[in-house]
Amino acid sequence: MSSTGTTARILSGQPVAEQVLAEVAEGVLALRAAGVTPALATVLVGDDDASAGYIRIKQRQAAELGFSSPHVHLPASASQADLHRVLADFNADKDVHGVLVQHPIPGHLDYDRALQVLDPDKDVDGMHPVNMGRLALGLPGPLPCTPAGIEALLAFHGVPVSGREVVILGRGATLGRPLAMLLAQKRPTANAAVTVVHTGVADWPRYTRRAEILVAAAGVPGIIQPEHVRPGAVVVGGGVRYEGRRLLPDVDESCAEVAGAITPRVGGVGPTTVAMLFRNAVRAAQRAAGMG
Ligand SMILES: Nc1nc2c(c(=O)[nH]1)N[C@@H](CN(C=O)c1ccc(C(=O)N[C@@H](CCC(=O)O)C(=O)O)cc1)CN2
Repeated sequence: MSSTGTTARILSGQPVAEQVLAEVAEGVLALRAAGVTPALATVLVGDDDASAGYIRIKQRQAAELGFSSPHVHLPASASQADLHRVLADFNADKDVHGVLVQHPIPGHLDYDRALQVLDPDKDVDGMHPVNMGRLALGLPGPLPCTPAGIEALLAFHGVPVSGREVVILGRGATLGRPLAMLLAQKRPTANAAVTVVHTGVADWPRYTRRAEILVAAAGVPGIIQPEHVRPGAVVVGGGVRYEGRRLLPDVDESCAEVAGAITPRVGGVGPTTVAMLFRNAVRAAQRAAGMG
């Protein structure tokens, strides 16, 4: 039960993703009418089953939306130079508009260095340093997918963000840090008072307990328990760890007894992340075609 005596409202990501993908599909139609087939290239390194599965999901979605999706699968023994060569080839290919490297990649490879080889305008994950810089400065560019998905999810469900206290537990480059920049921007769906705290702060619950909107972004399974949540707060589970394809969320399901609204373990932030990937991809194709 929540503080109001009712079960927390469930903030599903599914309808958000459907809405975003419907807009993407319209964009694809317009591009195709202009003779452009948007292309989202994928790169997989190694034989991780879960990663191969996510690539298949993205390729299936790409086909449904009308994208082409060239794919390169490098062996686990590939060198950093091999990976850079693949990315340089995609950079040079004017028919490829977006590129993603599925992570994790094998431990001997450096994901961040590879990302720097990628043309920032083809970076559909929105993780290139140039795109992080654009985000920091409030300039247009591809946004990191999970943060963009969370902003869209809150807006879709009518959760007011402007002027409210958002606390993000976790400061990682894929979620905590970019989300803080995004939600602090001056826009009606953002404009929040944002605090980033991390698990290295001994009394981090002091921060999370005062959040009107709490975003778990720590990647520590079950770290958020009911006693860390302000009664009636909105709780967003963004941080996850994977065991194979099994998703281990940061937020314990019992938090629904305290929260006013909460994202579900399955069908919450995850589907919005994939939708935002395609939004970035269609926008990259539109920009390249002079239709952006
Ligand atoms: N280059 C990238 N690599 C990875 C990303 C990414 O965004 N870009 N994210 C994850 C994997 N991933 C997409 O690639 C991804 C994983 C899971 C989901 C999802 O929607 N999960 C379901 C839960 C499924 C379950 O537990 O039953 C959900 O949240 O509802 C979407 C995308 C790592 N690599």
